[in-house]
Amino acid sequence: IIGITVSKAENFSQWYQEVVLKAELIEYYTEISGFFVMRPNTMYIWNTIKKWFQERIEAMGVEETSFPLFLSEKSLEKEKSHVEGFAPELAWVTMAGDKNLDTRVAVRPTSEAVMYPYYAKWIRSHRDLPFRLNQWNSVVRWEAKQTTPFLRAREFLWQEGHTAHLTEELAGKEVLEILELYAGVYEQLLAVPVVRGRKTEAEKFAGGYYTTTVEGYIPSNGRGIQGATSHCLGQNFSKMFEIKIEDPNKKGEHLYVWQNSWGLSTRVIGVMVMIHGDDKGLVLPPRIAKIQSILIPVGLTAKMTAEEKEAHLKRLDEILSTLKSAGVRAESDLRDGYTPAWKFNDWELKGVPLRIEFGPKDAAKDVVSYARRDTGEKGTIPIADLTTAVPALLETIQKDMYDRADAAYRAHRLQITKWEDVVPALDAKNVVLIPHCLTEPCEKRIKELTVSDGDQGADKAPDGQKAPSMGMKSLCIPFEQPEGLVQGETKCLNPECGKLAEKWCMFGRSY
Ligand SMILES: O=C1CCCN[C@@H]1CCCn1cnc2cc(F)c(Cl)cc2c1=O
Ligand SMILES: [Mg+2]
Repeated sequence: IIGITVSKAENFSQWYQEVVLKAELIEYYTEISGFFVMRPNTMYIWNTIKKWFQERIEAMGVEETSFPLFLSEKSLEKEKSHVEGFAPELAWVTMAGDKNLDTRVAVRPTSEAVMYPYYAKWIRSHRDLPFRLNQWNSVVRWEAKQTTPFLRAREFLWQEGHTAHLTEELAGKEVLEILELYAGVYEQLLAVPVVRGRKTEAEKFAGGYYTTTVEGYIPSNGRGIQGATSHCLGQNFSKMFEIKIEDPNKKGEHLYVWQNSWGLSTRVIGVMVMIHGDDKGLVLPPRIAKIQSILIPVGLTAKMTAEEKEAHLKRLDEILSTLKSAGVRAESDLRDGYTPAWKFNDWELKGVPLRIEFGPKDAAKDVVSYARRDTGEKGTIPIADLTTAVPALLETIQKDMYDRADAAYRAHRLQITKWEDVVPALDAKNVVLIPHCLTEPCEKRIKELTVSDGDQGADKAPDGQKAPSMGMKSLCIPFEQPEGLVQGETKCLNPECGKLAEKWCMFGRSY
């Protein structure tokens, strides 16, 4: 096994490709570009996220469903208004065997058009509300841009929730409940901090009413990244698909239902890799690590007799059982023919949060030696304390990983009140908070005004795009608004705009 051959700071995109490959998360599907194989190490993380999220939406009353993979041109017609922008991404099936289909069918890129004709059929009375279904599946979007594992693929796993409510308020309440669960996936499982906010009109889902989002930050290139979205669709789709009920308060009148849709995908794994990984490879937050602690025998030299070696390995096995019975996902690496050093590198590459070494010297003192993957810190733990000390140490690692990422995000989220400070801030790998008018034309202009030849060196982002000399986009209007913006007085920061600022808006170069 050779480790990572480039440094994260020098060549972020190649570093990322090597990590996802050599940590055995991904395999490139070389038959067709833009597709990737997700291996057991990935599926463990995804299934941990799925269990966590599924348990919580079930508690909210969301039920599971599974709709067909294909959608018809006819049902797509119904949402034509916003679909045209997406049309180039649609994958079509036109033949079965050597026969043409009468009408071509599209592989779902998302399932509104598949599901909502049946919502219209099933939802007739206010007693049917709230109506809440979620499906775990994969969708296909034939991306034109350069693809990259987890972050931009032509097929990805996600969940898509689709709900219907009696009022805007009830829909709005759920939008935020789900957004908070998305933040929980990031902050509690992946140790990744996110900013919660609303998308601007320019960046929201065009078919919806408003979009709320959790926005991540990638220190290596200073770019923002959309982590997951929870949309209120308003009555836009219920009017397109005739999803209506008898108005409980006005006899004979009809009421279009208020809908939400919300999605989180395997992109979350790519965000975790980019934020926590280092030059030795993957660094896994313990809560989502398939192996939380790897036990490696050391010091088994030829000097030891066979009996001594056997007795030593027996003790090691007892330590393993002790850890497992304490709920730690522990394994031992007893592979012959590999040195301890080789094994250390291998498990560091795979991101195992805690290494435990056990040699004759440790045995003599009834301790084990440990090494943390995130900080490299080493120490010893009395064998008698393992059942409390190791779980506690894993929780400390989880918290420290989050705190370090949170400090980095806070330090690079700059509040800016002078326009000339914006581009230098972006070139110094920051995202910015600026007073903004929230209008679309202004945003478009800001993107043009903030293109720079930023001296980011030759670095390329993981999606292989040019070094971040792109202009900045709005990332979200943070729910948490800083002080200092006086309604009716503070101006939009874009010098060419002249309008009044409505809110502090977070902008940045982004994925
Ligand atoms: O983001 C979510 C959460 C989960 C359910 N869906 C919404 C909106 C999805 C937007 N979107 C995103 N991508 C799309 C690509 C397409 F080819 C077509 Cl035809 C439509 C869309 C499209 O509507
Ligand atoms: Mg897209």
